[in-house]
Amino acid sequence: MNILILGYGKMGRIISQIAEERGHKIAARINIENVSDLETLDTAKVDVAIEFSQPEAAYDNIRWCLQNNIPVVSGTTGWLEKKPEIEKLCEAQKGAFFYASNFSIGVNIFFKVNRFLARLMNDQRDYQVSMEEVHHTEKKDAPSGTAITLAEGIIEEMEKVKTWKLVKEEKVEDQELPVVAKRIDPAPGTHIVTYHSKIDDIEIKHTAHSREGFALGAVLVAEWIKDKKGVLDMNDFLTF
Ligand SMILES: NC(=O)C1=CN([C@@H]2O[C@H](COP(=O)(O)OP(=O)(O)OC[C@H]3O[C@@H](n4cnc5c(N)ncnc54)[C@H](OP(=O)(O)O)[C@@H]3O)[C@@H](O)[C@H]2O)C=CC1
Ligand SMILES: O=C(O)C1=N[C@H](C(=O)O)C[C@H](O)C1
Repeated sequence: MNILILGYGKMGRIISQIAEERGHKIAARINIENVSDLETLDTAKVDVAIEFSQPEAAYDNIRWCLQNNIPVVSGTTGWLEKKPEIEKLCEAQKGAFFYASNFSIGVNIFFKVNRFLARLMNDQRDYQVSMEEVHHTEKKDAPSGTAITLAEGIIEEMEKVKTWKLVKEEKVEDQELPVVAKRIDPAPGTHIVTYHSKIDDIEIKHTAHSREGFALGAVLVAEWIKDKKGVLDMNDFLTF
């Protein structure tokens, strides 16, 4: 496949490397300084784009792909208020758009464990739920997209939790799920969900040891999406 890399930073570099190891060609590697290269790119020769840029750039990058009939896989976080617009455009263009806040298989298993635990805890009124995420200091958004997905899972499963809130310390109103975001190098991504009571704590934790799992997941999805249409996510890709 010919893969267009939109955002050639920490993730873009590992994605390119893994894609080439798997026999793919990189059509172009686009960063802020060479974004004008897109104007002369032969879009007919691009099979799929993988977009890991930054919150302010994701919407325009994805829109450009859809307008040029290129299936696009995006993992950029911190721009999701505009996602409904992209979904509309994808349907109108009869294109393909895949989004995941986290492409690692381990985190997607963790998402399911998180929902299961939240369902069990729904009747346990003595426990307070809270979350902590830890990432490297270059991360631009907080809380992480993964933390937001985890929080949304908890909110859907627990009647008493109505919303999440980014906080410095884990003390908020009863109906709010407090999320603490720590920035410590070189953490690639750690997420901890805790249920605390006077008697005990229950904790689930996912720790990424590197960015490899995120990058490999994105390349596997790009291989899978090539001939697909519509708005897709990890629930379409994973069969567990
Ligand atoms: N879903 C997932 O599984 C994962 C998601 N992420 C997310 O992916 C995103 C990228 O992460 P990461 O690689 O660590 O970040 P980096 O900052 O290392 O890389 C982002 C790159 O995007 C480039 N960029 C900026 N503007 C544009 C533009 N208009 N078009 C194309 N590229 C542009 C930046 O260029 P320059 O430096 O010149 O500004 C930079 O090289 C983040 O939102 C992060 O949260 C990260 C890991 C996993
Ligand atoms: O910026 C990162 O590094 C990461 N971002 C994603 C997120 O915001 O959830 C995924 C992963 O945690 C790494």
